[in-house]
Formats: sequence, structure tokens, C-alpha cells
Amino acid sequence: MPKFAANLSMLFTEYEFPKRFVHAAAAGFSGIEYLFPYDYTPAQLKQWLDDQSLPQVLFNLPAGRWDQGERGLACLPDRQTEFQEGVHIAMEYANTLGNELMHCMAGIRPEGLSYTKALDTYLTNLAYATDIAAQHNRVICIEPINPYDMPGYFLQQSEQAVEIINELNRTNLKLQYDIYHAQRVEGHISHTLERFLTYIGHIQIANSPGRHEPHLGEINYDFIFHLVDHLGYAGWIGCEYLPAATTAEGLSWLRRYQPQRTK
Ligand SMILES: O=C(O)[C@@H](O)C(=O)CO
Ligand SMILES: [Mg+2]
Repeated sequence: MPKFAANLSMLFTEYEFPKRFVHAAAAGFSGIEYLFPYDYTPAQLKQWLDDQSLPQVLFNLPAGRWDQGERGLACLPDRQTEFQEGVHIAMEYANTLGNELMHCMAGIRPEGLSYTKALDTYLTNLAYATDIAAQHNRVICIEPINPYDMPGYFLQQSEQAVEIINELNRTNLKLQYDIYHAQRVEGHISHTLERFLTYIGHIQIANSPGRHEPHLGEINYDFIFHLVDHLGYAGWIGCEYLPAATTAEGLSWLRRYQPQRTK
């Protein structure tokens, strides 16, 4: 069965951030991911991981002014210096936390910025990020995100991501395949998993349309998890869903796939 990581930006938000690690371990998750580590020091985060003997799986590069609606900087021509600074900050965190994977958000393309100019900037920034990441043995992931939840987001489709990965031709640039976003935008989940398996560095899950637990919605995750195993996917599955009630109440699905973890 796949390895499941708890996304602490969405799960266990009933608790203060440090306590979420404890609850994720107790629930049986095998790893940790979240959007951003930057409110805490690398040493604090490492301690919370080590206390639960959990690995860090993934976090995002700095993504601009999140509270003001920014969703990444990578396609924005006037923010390249800030983007590059963010890459170095993220590497410092990863060097302490030990995660191989980092998600680089593309950003929202402003009205007035042409697709071509945004793409050009995105490619330049991804080249920079992957070059630096390679020096640290890290992998940069890019994730198509649906435009219903994130209007104007630059990277929306798997095919678009794969074209960009091919264009840059770097072994440490991978597709972060978030099955919830993919279902909202394009469907064809099983077909895409098979077709783009070699591009996929990380998978995330939630069901659609509500972005709730894997068993609550139109996607048959039982089928998907078996397919992923059958295909030989060796990476992580990040559980990035909005619990329909409390996180604990919604965890019955996990127990079906993974026995309780013993410390
Ligand atoms: O799917 C998502 O929303 C996340 O994986 C993310 O990194 C940006 O919000
Ligand atoms: Mg995601």
C-alpha cells in the first residue's frame, strides 16, 4: 500500500501547529507535509518531526504575500529577485528537515501579462530553482491547480506541466499530481497516472467535489490506490483534504489501508 503523509496545513488544524505532528503520528500517518515552514525555525520543525519519528516529505517554496492573495512568484517577471531569495531560504530549511521534495508554486498570471511572457519567466525561474536544488540533492515539483479554487493560476493542466518538464529537461523537476485538482480540471485520473508515471514525483489526494476525505466523493480511491501500487509508484501520497467534520472523525479511510503505527 502507498505511504501516506499528513498535510498539516489541512489536517489536524483543530490543534496548534506543533501538536499536529503528535496527532498525525498517533493516527498512523508515515510522513509530514505542509504548505510553508517559514513561521518556525528549521530546528523547531526538526524537533517536532524527530519527537514522532516522522520524516518531512514536502513543503512549498516561499510563495509571496499569501494573505494578500498571492499564490507563488515563479511566473511573475517583476519578482525574480524575491523568487531566487526564496529558493535559498527553502534549501536551508530542507537541509535541516531532510525532505527531498519541494513544491514551487507558479503564481497567478496578472491581467496584462501575456501567457508567453509568463511562461518565459516560469521557465527561467524553474531552471534557477532546479539548478540550486540539484546542488542540495533536492527535487522541485510543479503542481497543476484548478482555476475554480484558484482563479488565474498559471499552471492548470497535467499536460502543460509535462511539456514544461520536457522543455527544461532536468532530472530533478517533477510533476506533483494532485488528484483532486486533476479531477476538477481534466479527469482521466487512471489514464494520467499510467501515462505520466515517470514524471510524477509526488501525489496528493482529496475527493471531489468537496475536497474532503478520500471516501467522500466521486473518485474511487480504493481503485486508485491499488492502481498506484500496481504501477510501482514508490513515492508518497500527501493527504491534503479538508475534513468534512473533525480530522479524527474522518480517519476511518486511513485505517483501511494502514495499521496503527507503533512508536
Ligand atoms: O493543492 C494545493 O492547494 C497545494 O498542494 C498547494 O501547494 C498550494 O495551495
Ligand atoms: Mg495540492
